[in-house]
Amino acid sequence: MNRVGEGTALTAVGLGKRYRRRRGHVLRDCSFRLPTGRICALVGPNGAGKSTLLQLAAGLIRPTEGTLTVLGTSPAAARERFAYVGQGKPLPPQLTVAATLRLGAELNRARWDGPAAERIAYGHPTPQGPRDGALDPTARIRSLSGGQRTRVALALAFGKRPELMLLDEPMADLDPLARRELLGALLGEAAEHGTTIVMSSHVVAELEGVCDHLLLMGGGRIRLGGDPEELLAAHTLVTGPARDLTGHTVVESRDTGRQLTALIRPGGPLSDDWQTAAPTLEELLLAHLRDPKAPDLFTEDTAAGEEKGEREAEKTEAAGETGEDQENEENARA
Ligand SMILES: Nc1ncnc2c1ncn2[C@@H]1O[C@H](COP(=O)(O)OP(=O)(O)OP(=O)(O)O)[C@@H](O)[C@H]1O
Repeated sequence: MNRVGEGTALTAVGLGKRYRRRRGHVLRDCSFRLPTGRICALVGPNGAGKSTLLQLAAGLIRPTEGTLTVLGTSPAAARERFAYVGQGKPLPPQLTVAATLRLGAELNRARWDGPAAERIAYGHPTPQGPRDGALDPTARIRSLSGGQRTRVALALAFGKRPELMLLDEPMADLDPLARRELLGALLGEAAEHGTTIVMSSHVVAELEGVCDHLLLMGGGRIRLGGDPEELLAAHTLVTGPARDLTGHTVVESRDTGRQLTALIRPGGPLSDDWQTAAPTLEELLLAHLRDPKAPDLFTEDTAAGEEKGEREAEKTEAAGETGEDQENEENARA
C-alpha cells in the first residue's frame, strides 16, 4: 500500500545485465519499484545477481537492456544523493581512520554529517572508556581487520547523509554486537531522516523485524517484491490428505503418499480437510528458492507497471546511460 508522501527510490523497467565474459544473462527483464523510506532486504542465493543489481544502482556498471532509475533520475545524476558500500570496500590504505573521515568530509562538503560518521566509527564511549569494537582514530586503514574496515566504510556512508544507502552484505564480517549496533543505526537513520536502505544479506533471520521491504532474487529476476508482512499474508502452509489444490497457486508441495504439505497462495476458501499455518519469512523464502518455477509475486505498490507516466520519462532520461561502452567502463573500474 502506498504511504503518504512516498516517492520512488529505485525503479527497474525491463532491466537486463549480461557480462561479456560470461554466458547468458545475470539479470533478465527485471521490473520492480522500491518506494522511498523503506529498509529493503535484498536476498537470494549465491550468484543470484544481488551485487550486480547494487552496482547497477550505484552506476558502477551499466544495464545491457532496460533502465534502472535511482531517486527519479539516472545513477550518475543521483551520485551525490546515495552512498554505496560494496563488498570490496576500497579505502586509502596509508590514511588513518580520522584522516579517512576528514577526506569523506572534504568530498561531501555540502552534506557531510561528522557526528553521524563518528558515531559509527567510534561509537558512544561507555563510562569505562571506549566501547569494544570502537576504532582508534590514529590507526591506519591497512592495519585494520576486515570488520573494522567495514565500520570505516559504513561511517563514510552515514556521514554522507544520503537519501539512499546501497549496502552489499554490510554485516558479513561484523561480529554479533557490531551487527546489532549497525542494524540499530540503520533503523534510526531510516526513522529520523527517511533514508531508504537497500542491503543484501544471506542471514534471513537477522532481517526479520528490521526490514519493511523485501526483494528476493533468483533465476535472473526478482521473484518476490514488497512488504514482508503483505507477502507472508498472501501465503498459507497447508497439510492434509487432500490432493487437489485446484484454484490455489502452489509455490511448493511435498507428497509423502499419505499426506500433502504445501505452501500455497490461496485463491479462495480452503476445505476443512486442510490444516493451515502461517509461514515464517524463512519458510517463505526457502520455498521460493527451492522451486525456481514458483510464480513471482509483487505487492501492489512495488510492481513497476504502476507508474506508466514516470516510466516513460525515466526511459527517455536513462536512455543515454545504456551505452555500448559498458564493458570499457567495467574494465576501467576493474
Ligand atoms: N565482472 C563480472 N564478469 C563476469 N561475470 C560476473 C562479473 N560479476 C559477476 N559476475 C557473475 O554474475 C553472477 C551474479 O554475480 P553477483 O556477484 O551479482 O551475485 P550475488 O547474488 O551478489 O552473489 P553472492 O551472494 O555470492 O555475493 C555470478 O554468476 C557471477 O559469476
